[in-house]
Amino acid sequence: MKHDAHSAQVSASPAALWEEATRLIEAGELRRLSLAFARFVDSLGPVAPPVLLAALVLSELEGHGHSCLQIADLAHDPAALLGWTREGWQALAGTVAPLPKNAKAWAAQLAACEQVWQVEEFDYGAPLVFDGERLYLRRYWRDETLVANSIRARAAASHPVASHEVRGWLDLLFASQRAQEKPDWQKLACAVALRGSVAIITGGPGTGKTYTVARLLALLFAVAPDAARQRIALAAPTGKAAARLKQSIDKALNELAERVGDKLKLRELTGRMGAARTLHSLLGARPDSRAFAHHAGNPLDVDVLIVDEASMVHLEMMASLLDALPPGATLILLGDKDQLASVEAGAVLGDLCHDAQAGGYSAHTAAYVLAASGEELPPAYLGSAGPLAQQTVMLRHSRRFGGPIGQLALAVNAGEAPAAEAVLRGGGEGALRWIEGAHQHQVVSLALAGYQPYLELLRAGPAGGHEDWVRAVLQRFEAFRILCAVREGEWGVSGLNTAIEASLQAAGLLRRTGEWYVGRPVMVTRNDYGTRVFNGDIGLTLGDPARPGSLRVYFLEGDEVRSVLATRLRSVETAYAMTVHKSQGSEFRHTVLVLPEDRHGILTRELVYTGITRASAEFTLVTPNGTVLAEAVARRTHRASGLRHLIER
Ligand SMILES: Nc1ncnc2c1ncn2[C@@H]1O[C@H](COP(=O)(O)OP(=O)(O)OP(=O)(O)O)[C@@H](O)[C@H]1O
Repeated sequence: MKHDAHSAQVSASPAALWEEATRLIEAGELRRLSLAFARFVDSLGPVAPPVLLAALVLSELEGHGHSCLQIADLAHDPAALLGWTREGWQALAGTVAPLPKNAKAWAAQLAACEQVWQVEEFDYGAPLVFDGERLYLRRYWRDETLVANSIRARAAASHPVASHEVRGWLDLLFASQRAQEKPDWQKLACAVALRGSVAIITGGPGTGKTYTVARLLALLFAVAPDAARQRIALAAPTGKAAARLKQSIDKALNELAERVGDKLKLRELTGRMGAARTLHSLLGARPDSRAFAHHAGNPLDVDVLIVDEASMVHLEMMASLLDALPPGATLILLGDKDQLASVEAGAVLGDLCHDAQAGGYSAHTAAYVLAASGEELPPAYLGSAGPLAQQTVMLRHSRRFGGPIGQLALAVNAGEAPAAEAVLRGGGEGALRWIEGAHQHQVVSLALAGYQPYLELLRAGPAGGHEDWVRAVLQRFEAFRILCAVREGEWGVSGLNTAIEASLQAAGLLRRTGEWYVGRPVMVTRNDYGTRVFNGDIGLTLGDPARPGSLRVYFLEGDEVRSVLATRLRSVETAYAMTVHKSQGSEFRHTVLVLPEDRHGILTRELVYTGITRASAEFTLVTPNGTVLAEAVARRTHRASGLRHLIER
C-alpha cells in the first residue's frame, strides 16, 4: 500500500476538471478518449486530482504521437505539446490547483499514487507507469522496454568476421563504383551490418539504401557457411513499399549477377528469395485482433530480415516485430530518419538514428571497417557513441536527387528557410514552382492538368489487351499527386477531393454516376485480409470487361495488376488528394504539396521534407501566404519518448 503524501488532495473532487475537459471536447480541443481514460483511473480508487490531470494529458499526448509524458514538460508548460494556447492549459490546470510546484514535486505525487506503478517497485498492475522522469500508459512502457532491450542485446552481439575474406568480396561487389566522395558509405555499411545482429542503414531518397542492401545480401550469401539454408525475408510497412523493395532488390541482384558471373551464384539467391511482404502479413495478422500469429513463443522462421521504409514503423509494430524475431536472426532496418514519423505513437527510427548524422564511431569500429572494407572513416565521424551507433550507417550521397528538388530538400532538412525559398523562387529550370497567396481553385486547376493524361487514356479505352491498358492508366495516374498536410477544410484532403471531383466532372473529364464511377481513384483505409487490400493501397475504378456494367478497383503491385470488385471494398476514400503521411514510400513524377495556414502547429520540417522528396521530376508548393513555409521549416517534430534513454541505460 502506498501512502499518499497529499491525502487532502485525494479527497478533493475532480468535478471541475471533468467539467473543463468536457468543454474542451466540445470545442474540439480534446479527445473524448482522454477524458474517459482519466475517469477510468479515477474509478479505480482515490487519486489526487493533479494525477488525474496528468493521466488526461498523457492520453491526449498519445493521440499526438508521444509515447510518454516527460514530467519536466508537465511541470514546465505542456501547452505547446498539446497544441493549445497557454490560457487554455491554465484554465484546465487551474481546476486542480494547487499543482505540484516543480518536476520533483510532481514526481513525489505520482510516486505516491496507487494507480501509478513506479518502475522497479512491486508491480501490482497499475494502469500508469512512472520511471522517475516519464509517465507512461502501461502498453507503451511495455513496448518501449521490449524494443530497447531487444535492440540493445542485438547491438551488443557481434558475429565473428573473417575481415580479409569480406574485404575480397566487398571489393568485387563494389568493383564498378565510380570515383566518388570518400569514404564509400555503402561499402562500409555492408561491413558494419555483417558483424552484428542489427544494422540500420539510413539516408535520403536515392542514396542507395536498396542498392546497398542488395550487395549486403550478396555478401551474406558469399560468406555464409551454409548459404543454401539461409532464410531471408523482405518486408515493409505497406504493400506498395514491399513491392518496390522486392523490385529494386531483384533488379540490383540481377545486374550484380551479370557482373560477377560464376564467382558467386547469385541467381540461386534471387531464386530462393520470396516476395516482400507487409509487416502485418509477415507477422501473421489476424482479423479483429491486435495479436499476431508470430511472437516470442512462435518466432519467425528467418535468419535475415530486411525492413524497408522503417520510418513508418510505429512503436507497437516495432515491438511486435522484435518480439517475433529469433534472437540469432539479423535485422536490417532501411529508411530515411528525417521523414515524418508514423501516425501512431513513437518515432522509432528517429530515436534509433540519434547519432547517425554525427557518426560517433569508436576506434574499434574504425579499425574493423578499414580491415573489412578498405574504407577509412574520416576523423570527423569518430567518437564514442553507444553500441547501436556503431551498427548504424548514414548514406550521404544521393544518386538521383542532386538537382533542384534535391537542393530544396536539403535546405528544408537543414532548417534553412531562406535558402529553401531562394531555391523555390529560382524555379529549378522548370522543376520547381511556388504558388503563394493561393486560392483553392489554383490547386484544382493543377489537379485538372495533372490528372488529364490518365483520364484521356481511360476515355480512349484499350487499344490492345485490357491488362496492358489498365497498367498504363494506373501508371499515368501514379505520375501526379496532390499531397495535403491536413484532412479537413478547403486545404485538406476531403475539401480538395470534393472540389477536384466536381471540377473534373464539369470539365467533362469524368462522368460521376454515383459513389463508384469509372476513373475514381481510391485509397484503402483499413487492412482487409479477405480481399487482400491493405491500408494505404491506391487503386483506380474501371469497368470489368468480363461483366459489363460492373466496376472493379485495379491495383498495381510492381508490374502486376490485380483487381477487386468495387462493392467489396468497404473502407476506402477518394484519392485525388491524400495526406503526406499516407504518401510515404511512394514517388510521383509531379508532386503538389498544399500547406494550409497553420493554426495548430501541425506543419513541421519533417512534413515538408517528406512532401518534397515524393517528387521525382517536378515539385509545386501551394501556400495561402508567404510565411507558412518558413514557419513549418522552423518547427521540428518533437515526440516524447524514453527509447534512447532505455537503450543507453
Ligand atoms: N554506388 C552506386 N553506383 C551506381 N548506381 C547507384 C549506386 N547507388 C545507388 N545507385 C543507383 O541510384 C538509384 C537509387 O538507389 P536506391 O533505389 O538504392 O536508393 P534508395 O536510397 O533505396 O532510394 P529510396 O529512398 O527512394 O528508396 C538506383 O537507380 C541505383 O541503382
